[in-house]
Amino acid sequence: MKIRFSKMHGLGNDFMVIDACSQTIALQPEQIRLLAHRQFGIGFDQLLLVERADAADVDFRYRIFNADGGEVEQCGNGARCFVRFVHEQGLTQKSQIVVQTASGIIQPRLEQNGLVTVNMGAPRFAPAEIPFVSDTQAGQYALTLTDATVMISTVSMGNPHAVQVVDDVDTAPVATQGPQIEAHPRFPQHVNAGFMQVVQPQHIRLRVFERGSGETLACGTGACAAVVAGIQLGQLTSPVTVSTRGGDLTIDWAGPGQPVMMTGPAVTVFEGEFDTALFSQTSPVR
Ligand SMILES: N[C@@H](CCC[C@H](N)C(=O)O)C(=O)O
Repeated sequence: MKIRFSKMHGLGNDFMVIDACSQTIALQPEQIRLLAHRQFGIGFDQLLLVERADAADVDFRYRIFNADGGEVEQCGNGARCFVRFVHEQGLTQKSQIVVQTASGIIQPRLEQNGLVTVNMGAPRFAPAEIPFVSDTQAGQYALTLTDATVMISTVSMGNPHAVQVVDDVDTAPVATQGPQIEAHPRFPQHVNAGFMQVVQPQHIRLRVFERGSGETLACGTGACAAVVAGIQLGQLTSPVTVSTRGGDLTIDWAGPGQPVMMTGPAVTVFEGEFDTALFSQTSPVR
């Protein structure tokens, strides 16, 4: 059976996007890992499935799978690609859509200038909502790693984030600390590990070691979480330009209880199809 897909990216955080409204598809984690593989498959950071919603006031359901095959709650760069995809595939004419994710409703809007703005919902901080093991709620927590203790802010943007402030993202220990933070026992569902350099109150540089995908060129929810953490620490003022290795995002947040607004690009690279016969071949991908 042939499955049609689009290959897309938001600031280099790349996606395989599948219309599951008109195609029947059920992928196992090992099949997603094969498709995500950059040599044996198509290659992507996340797989996005576009499904019809059950509720009348919701346009679509949005499912997100990391490259390791695990399903997750939220993806900011993917949300921007989502709205462009449903337009390009003729699935809707609406410029603003209401989308159900595993962690609630988000509302992406295609702007006249081609950028996409997404209402990502309000951030949450209670340890149980991250989830993060702590008896008390605080602005920052000391997290013990094998060779260092780092100060992190924890933020849920629907998915979990641990953000630390660093002097210079270029020399930050993303490759060594990222995997340790991601799988730290105090994060029972693992976490996305952000490394934020404050350039000015309205400009940060950011790298994120993503849960289930490794370091990506950009992370939309990571950018939201970093700006929220920086504002809570009194180091940032909204709106904030977030410079990632893949380009810039604008993040706007008016404070606790308010939604985070994210604006940035979404790009289609190519459309293609793969044959599910690929899955019957013996694969070296684990
Ligand atoms: N790249 C995404 C986040 C994707 C999910 C994340 N890796 C997780 O496991 O929560 C973004 O742009 O937000």
